[in-house]
Amino acid sequence: MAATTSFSSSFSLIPKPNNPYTNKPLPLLPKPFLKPPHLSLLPSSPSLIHGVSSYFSSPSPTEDHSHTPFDYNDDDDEKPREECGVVGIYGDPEASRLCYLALHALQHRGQEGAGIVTVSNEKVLQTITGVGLVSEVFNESKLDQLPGEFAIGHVRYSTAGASMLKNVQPFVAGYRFGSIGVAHNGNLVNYKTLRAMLEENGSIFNTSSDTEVVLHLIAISKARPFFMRIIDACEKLQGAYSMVFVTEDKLVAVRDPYGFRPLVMGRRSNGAVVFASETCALDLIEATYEREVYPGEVLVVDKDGVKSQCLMPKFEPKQCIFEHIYFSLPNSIVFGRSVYESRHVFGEILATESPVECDVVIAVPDSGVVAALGYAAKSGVPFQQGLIRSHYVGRTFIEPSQKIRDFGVKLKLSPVRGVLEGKRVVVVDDSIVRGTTSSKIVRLLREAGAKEVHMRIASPPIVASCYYGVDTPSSEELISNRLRVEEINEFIGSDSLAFLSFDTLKKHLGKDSKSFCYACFTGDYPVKPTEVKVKRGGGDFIDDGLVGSFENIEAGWVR
Ligand SMILES: O=P(O)(O)OC[C@H]1O[C@H](OP(=O)(O)OP(=O)(O)O)[C@H](O)[C@@H]1O
Ligand SMILES: NC(=O)CC[C@H](N)C(=O)O
Ligand code: SF4
Ligand SMILES: [Mg+2]
Repeated sequence: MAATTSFSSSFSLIPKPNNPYTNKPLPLLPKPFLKPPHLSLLPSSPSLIHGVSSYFSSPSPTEDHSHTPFDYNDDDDEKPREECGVVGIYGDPEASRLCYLALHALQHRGQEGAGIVTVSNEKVLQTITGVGLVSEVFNESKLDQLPGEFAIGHVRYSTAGASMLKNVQPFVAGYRFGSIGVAHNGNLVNYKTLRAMLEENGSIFNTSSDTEVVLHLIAISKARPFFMRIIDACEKLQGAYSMVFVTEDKLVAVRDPYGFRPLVMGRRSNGAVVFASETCALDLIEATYEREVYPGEVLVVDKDGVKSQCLMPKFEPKQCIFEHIYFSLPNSIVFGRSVYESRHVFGEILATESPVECDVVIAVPDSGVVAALGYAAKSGVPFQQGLIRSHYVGRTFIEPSQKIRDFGVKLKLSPVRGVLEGKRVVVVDDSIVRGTTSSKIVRLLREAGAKEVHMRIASPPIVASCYYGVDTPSSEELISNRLRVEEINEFIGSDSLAFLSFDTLKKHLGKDSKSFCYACFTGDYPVKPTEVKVKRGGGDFIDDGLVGSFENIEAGWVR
């Protein structure tokens, strides 16, 4: 594979105002009043509520928790998963509806469950959560039950804790000074240790999600004022967290010091402040993108405006490169960069590094499309739609077993014979995980008459599992961890196969390359995962069995 010496750099950097790495530092908090936490001095556990509920600070949950004994279960369910999306809105009378729309824009980040928490004018936190898509969980009348000028929302793709209603976020809890709601994108690598410590001291958990430990840590913190409790809690967390919190009078956004997962801030023309995982959510609700929430930053929004604080004095950004390769939508600006432009350049690099004689360039839609356009533009070979995607079938990632995933590829992608017959085809996809999709696609393309099939993958080989909010399969299941490129080529049945080279990817990122995480390509983890990765966490006692319609949830969870 020839080293790339030239590829057009249409790539642009979006200016980052007040960049904390290069610009003036965010104010550091004085900490004289911050007492160390004493896990032994636990107040009663905060209590979580799901379904449709109003939350006042005093009551405890009434659900029947007669369940099998708590048990940590390290059993991998072999289901690779993705991400989550979060949104927070302050200062708009339509807060819940805007949240709902923003969650639609973020639906690609998680399809297992969705929820919104609003704060009513009477300072009551009200929440609706449900299993399924945003459109399945919410309707007009449900949104009517969520009045108020500030709100947070979440779409879930589980990384810790099973896919079930009790783990659907946002979580709402009461502690002795009030109520708090949280929505989290990321994964805490030390949550089992934290949970064990908290349980040792009497905490009772309502979910099996890693996110719940954050609420318990806030409840036991002795820090003042309130946002210092959040900082105090975050200092104990290891791993990835882009979170939004809501209290009776505040919206808070936090990003971990590595900034693994994205989080941006925008503003609507009426002054409402909006936080979201991706800018595509800002665009939909007509909020103007202002900047990222910086790695290690805490932003507190209340009637006095927006205050920025620093979680930790040292920033070591390690932002997920996979957001640019696959997860985020191409119309989003993520980590200050256009996702579309990243993918286009990755395709251009592939065409330069791994050219091949061909008649047509096609994409594996949707996530491979922009890289394929880049490949076609650079190689001068026409791009055509050789595979048509059905938009009525979910992502292959969310299907429950290898057998169904295989079938899903056929359900989702149909070849266009007229484009492929007798042609030498380059097919561009964003990544190979297990190799299931690629082998099916090669077969489909040959069956549709393609003379040659050359796979080009717009990312380096994935050799290690992610611990920071993307539930990729275990390393043993990753085909690039087991086979060399030539062997994978043979396995998937293509005429040639090439991946984006890791060195060129880094070279392309230039001076920013240090601030990205590449652990799934290198196994070099910025935060060492010390705990065994669990897909079913402690406390997965009873599956509530509620899937799909909101009506089910209402029946089961209205209080
Ligand atoms: O090697 P595999 O284990 O088959 O996984 C790799 C595939 O998974 C992703 O697509 P997916 O079909 O999940 O979703 P998408 O339609 O959003 O691209 C990715 O874009 C690859 O196409
Ligand atoms: N993908 C995510 O960001 C998941 C958030 C959280 N760890 C959960 O499992 O609910
Ligand atoms: S390990 Fe990979 S997917 Fe996970 S945060 Fe790092 S780059 Fe992203
Ligand atoms: Mg795909």
